[in-house]
Amino acid sequence: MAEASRILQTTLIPTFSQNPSRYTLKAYSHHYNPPSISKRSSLFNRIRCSVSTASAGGDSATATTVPWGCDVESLENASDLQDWLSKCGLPPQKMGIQRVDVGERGLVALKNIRKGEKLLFVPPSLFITADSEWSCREAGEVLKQYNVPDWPLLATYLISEAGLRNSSRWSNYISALPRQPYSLLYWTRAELDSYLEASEIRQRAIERINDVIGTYNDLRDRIFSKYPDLFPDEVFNMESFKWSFGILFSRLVRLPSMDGRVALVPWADMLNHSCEVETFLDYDKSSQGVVFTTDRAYQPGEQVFISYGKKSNGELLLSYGFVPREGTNPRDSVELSLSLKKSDKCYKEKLEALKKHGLSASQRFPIQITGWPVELMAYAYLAVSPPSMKNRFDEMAAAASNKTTSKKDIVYREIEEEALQFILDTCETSISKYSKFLQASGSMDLDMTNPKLLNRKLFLKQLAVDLCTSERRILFRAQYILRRRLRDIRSGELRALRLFDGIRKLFN
Ligand SMILES: C[S@@+](CC[C@H](N)C(=O)[O-])C[C@H]1O[C@@H](n2cnc3c(N)ncnc32)[C@H](O)[C@@H]1O
Repeated sequence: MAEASRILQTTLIPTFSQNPSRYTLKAYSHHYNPPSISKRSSLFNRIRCSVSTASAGGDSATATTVPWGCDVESLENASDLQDWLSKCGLPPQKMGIQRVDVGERGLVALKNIRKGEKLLFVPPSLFITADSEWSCREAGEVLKQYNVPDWPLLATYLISEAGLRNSSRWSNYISALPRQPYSLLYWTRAELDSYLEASEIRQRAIERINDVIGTYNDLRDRIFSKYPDLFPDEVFNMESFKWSFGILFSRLVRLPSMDGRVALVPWADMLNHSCEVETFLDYDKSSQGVVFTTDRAYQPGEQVFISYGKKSNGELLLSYGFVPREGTNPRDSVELSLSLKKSDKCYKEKLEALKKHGLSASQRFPIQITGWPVELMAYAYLAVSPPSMKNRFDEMAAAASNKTTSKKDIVYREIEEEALQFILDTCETSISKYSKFLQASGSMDLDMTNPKLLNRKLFLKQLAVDLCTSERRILFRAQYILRRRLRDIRSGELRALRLFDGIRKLFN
């Protein structure tokens, strides 16, 4: 299982938790007020709902979906879920599952809810964790023998229980899960390439899809193939793993008060995300259940939200399959990829220094509307520094890494202008890619004749347009700041030059 554990511990990121950026932000503005949340257009919602009935897996309209779960907008199984949860110890709730404008199904206040109130109280007997009992006990024992890490273990557990249908104790929960979770895992390579070409999220999605495929292949080769009776191919296949990882990415909760344990928490996972809300799910030791504390009051009929963490629009699209409306996410960021120039005389030495600090010749940095990380500037210094600064390469590479504790806010006045120009050039190249996509998007896929496929394409394209618009907006802001800084440096230099010239003339 070495391969699966390496893959899954390094790449698959847990969801729902507060996830503060590991980068040190260099802020450049304090005047960003996100507008309030507003409803998506009804057309978009209609398209979105019908997408779950269309195909998703392959490039054609014939890809299969798993034979369990329900349509994402369906309330068909919601009341069975509620009844079953009550019987299993969920206390009476002030919220009920309903159709909603944001997120299709969600939890809606049935009574007045005060600000600062604790809600939910889902007991641990209703969590699915890596320690949950398997209905097929032998299958669970085999996975434990192989020390399968939490994520692939939970993914396999979910499939094992889903495959048992009504014989599983989780059948009511699984029947209410979406048959096709919204996630970039369900985008084909062609869709990622055409709609997300400008965004670095495309690469993140490809890496994630490859991780899931690699993990499934690894489990199949090492374990499933040796126990075909316990893990039949009809149930444990690529399609079911894509589904279970899609469910984990969009519903798994990290519980800080349980030492960061990850769990699927039925009922709590019916809550949708709002960028305006600060509150998140956690285990409450005093009431011994998963709760959240409201940070605002709700009236009957209002949808109740939590925060899935401080995530960018791209990260929300990657794991949850939605993009908040432009300008509503104060945590939004865009990744800018900086690269060493192959023609650099010191390419080898610079790469060595980067590798020493866990970085590579091409590195992605998050830029926010409020600033960029100091690590990005350090990387830019390294990229533009001349051979005469060889003895500083290590210091620059260390400062460019978010894994080291070395001094970050380094300044090399002699190459500051070049470094800023380098970032500006990269930023402008990126902006032009976004603009190209946004301009072309209007006329894309107009020749599509299959209505199901057309619906799907329209839906994905709209998500991509929303993402690209929000990412380009951040880049425009960075471009403005960079141009202004460069202008200041250049006019300062000009002034110093004139002064120097004047003094020289005086002496002459
Ligand atoms: C934890 S589940 C929440 C319950 C989900 N709505 C359901 O019906 O099963 C997360 C999923 O809800 C949807 N969702 C959550 N917050 C959303 C939002 N602000 N806008 C659009 N969809 C959202 C996305 O499809 C996401 O993958």
